[in-house]
Amino acid sequence: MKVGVIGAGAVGVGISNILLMIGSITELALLDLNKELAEGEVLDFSHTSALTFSKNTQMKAGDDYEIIRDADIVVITAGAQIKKGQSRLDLAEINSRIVVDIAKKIEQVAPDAVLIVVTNPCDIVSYFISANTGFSAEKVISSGCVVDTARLMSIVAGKVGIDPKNVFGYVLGEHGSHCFTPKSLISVAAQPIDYYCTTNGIDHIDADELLNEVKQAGFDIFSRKGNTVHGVSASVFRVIQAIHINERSVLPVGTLLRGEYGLHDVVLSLPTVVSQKGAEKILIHPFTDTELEQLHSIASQLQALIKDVAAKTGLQTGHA
Ligand SMILES: NC(=O)c1ccc[n+]([C@@H]2O[C@H](COP(=O)([O-])OP(=O)(O)OC[C@H]3O[C@@H](n4cnc5c(N)ncnc54)[C@H](O)[C@@H]3O)[C@@H](O)[C@H]2O)c1
Repeated sequence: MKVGVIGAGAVGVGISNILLMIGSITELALLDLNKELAEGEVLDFSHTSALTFSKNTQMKAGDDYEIIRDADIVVITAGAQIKKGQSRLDLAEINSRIVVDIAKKIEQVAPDAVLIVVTNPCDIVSYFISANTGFSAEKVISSGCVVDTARLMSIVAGKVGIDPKNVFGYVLGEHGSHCFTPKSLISVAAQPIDYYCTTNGIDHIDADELLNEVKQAGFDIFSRKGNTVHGVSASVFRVIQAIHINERSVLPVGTLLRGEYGLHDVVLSLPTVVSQKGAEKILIHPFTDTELEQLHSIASQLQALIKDVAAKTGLQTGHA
């Protein structure tokens, strides 16, 4: 398995680190506009190869797309971070242009790769990749709400005093602010959350407050250190493993909707089967009417943003 990582900044290096420390890939290629940065990171990583836990993954670095030739997976983390005074539309415009350009270059050397898009706003950027390149819908995966879901599981775990790995739930919709969490899906050790709280003498959890805490978690990290790295890196590693091992894991990644829940032409995170093929299938869940309304409202907001970005950038919209 060869993995390419585009962007040797904080997130690209965070993902590379996990891949090298606990992954089992054969080859890692780290590409950045700043060639020296990518080379320096790989040189630094190369000194882990003498240590017993290392798998001796072959490493390449540079600014030439040849290094990612025939990659099975390419993770895109390159692009700008949101700056003070910048609107969501500004960032969407800048990063959609950058990332579509990158995806076209990837297509030249690794047309069969599965792309995992981390650059924000990841769902909008993923949309423009699939509308402007030949990568099929299942091969363009936004890291979407995997990290938001991991935050939800840790927060609930903290409230009930149980291992986060025994907590289940989903954050769905768009990564960031336009998301929702169906309370009916939150459970602790397979027990519905309200039942668990009642039987264990714990106050019930309010789903709206919980979602606000999940959203706030990202801001709390960003306001202290100026970026978020570890949660998203672990989330992307989780998606890479699902593809690498052909796990058919159900993960809340973002993918292009093609009629699911009556929605088309928008990238949203929904429970999705992730396998060697990429985002193989979106599962259809019996959402309540209110949850379906939330999903449709989020889709409309994203479609409006897509229209604005397309008008400013000239990027194509629509899918065959
Ligand atoms: N989806 C998520 O959950 C999530 C979480 C954290 C960060 N992010 C996003 O990931 C992106 C990267 O974050 P970061 O903290 O690593 O930023 P960073 O500034 O540390 O790194 C970005 C890197 O991209 C490189 N780059 C820029 N344009 C490039 C291009 N055209 N080709 C190749 N390399 C290029 C830069 O040289 C830089 O090294 C941002 O858009 C950020 O918002 C997303």
